[in-house]
Amino acid sequence: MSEKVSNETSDHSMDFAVPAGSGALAESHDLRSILVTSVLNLEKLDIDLYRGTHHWVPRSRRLFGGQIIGQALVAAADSVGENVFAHSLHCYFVRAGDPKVPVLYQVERIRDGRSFSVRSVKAIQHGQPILICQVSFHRDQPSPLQHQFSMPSVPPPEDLLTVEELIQGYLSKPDLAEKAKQGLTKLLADEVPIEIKPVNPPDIQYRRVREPKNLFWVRARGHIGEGDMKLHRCVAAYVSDYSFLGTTLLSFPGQRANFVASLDHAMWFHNIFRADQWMLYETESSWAGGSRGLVQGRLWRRDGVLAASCAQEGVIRVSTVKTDSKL
Ligand SMILES: CC(C)(COP(=O)(O)OP(=O)(O)OC[C@H]1O[C@@H](n2cnc3c(N)ncnc32)[C@H](O)[C@@H]1OP(=O)(O)O)[C@@H](O)C(=O)NCCC(=O)NCCSC(=O)CC(=O)O
Repeated sequence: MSEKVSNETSDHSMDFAVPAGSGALAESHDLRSILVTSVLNLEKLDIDLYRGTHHWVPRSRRLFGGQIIGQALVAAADSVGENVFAHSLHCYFVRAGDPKVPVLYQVERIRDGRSFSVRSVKAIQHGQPILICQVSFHRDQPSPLQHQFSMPSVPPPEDLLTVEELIQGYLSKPDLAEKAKQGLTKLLADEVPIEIKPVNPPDIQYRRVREPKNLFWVRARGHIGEGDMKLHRCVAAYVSDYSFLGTTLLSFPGQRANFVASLDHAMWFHNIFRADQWMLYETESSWAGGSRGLVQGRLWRRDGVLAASCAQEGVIRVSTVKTDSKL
């Protein structure tokens, strides 16, 4: 998601992005996920040509990067066989997406090999590319050669509060500044189709310097089911861009991000998973400098299986904020 915030508090500056949706979305958990009924449900216009529309648009008024990647993956996946799954994708966001018009997705079939198939997808608005994305698909080939890191040990999602519950708690504090209250109220009204439970909720009042690492449970809002396991990768592509680049800012609580936008995004899918079930998203920023930041992420199934890995570089333009804190 991109943020261009001047006078209002950005979700990046809050140390965590907020998938609130206090209204209809929050109450519709047992309904089909809007991610599959709407966001990732592309209209097929012709062979290898699709049209996607928007659901939630960030306050930056640029299209959410995760939505564009998820839709591009849906378009690419439609051109390969049933038992062929995306194992990696590499994208560049080359222009801001315009929320006023739909996005066209043009798929180019680069190669179909015996084991691997490669597709190139161009997302187009106003006749120009906004995203270029390469996706590689692999036919399942079992192998005894296997290893993975271990999932970090964290409390289960049932023991943690949702972002909405955390915000309600912050809003009930009598000493909360009016500006912060307004910012949080706006965040609560957002209709992001993702649920999040932070493992270490930020202390929005004291804004302590933290390591640029984050852990949160995440899942699509609503039901997706096991009918189409490929769709879960598209949903994960959407989810993986949310609250990802913000990891870079955790070490700089005194900085207000004026302009944050992802430049690229890469994903590697390792194992089958359901994106409508809780997954642990472990994110860390290994480097920031020169108005850019680099983040890496791992999406874990709750049984400890590594589902996917991600990486992203983004542009981050900041101005220093004066705080009242003497800490
Ligand atoms: C990264 C780019 C802006 C680079 O393009 P250019 O090289 O032409 O741009 P540029 O360096 O001149 O910067 C132009 C934009 O930066 C703003 N800008 C320039 N200097 C600034 C400053 N000091 N402080 C704040 N903003 C500044 C301008 O207003 C303008 O915004 P403006 O362009 O608004 O007028 C572009 O390629 C692009 O927009 N790519 C798409 C990025 C994107 O939408 N990613 C997906 C969403 S992000 C996401 O989903 C993840 C997330 O946010 O976590």
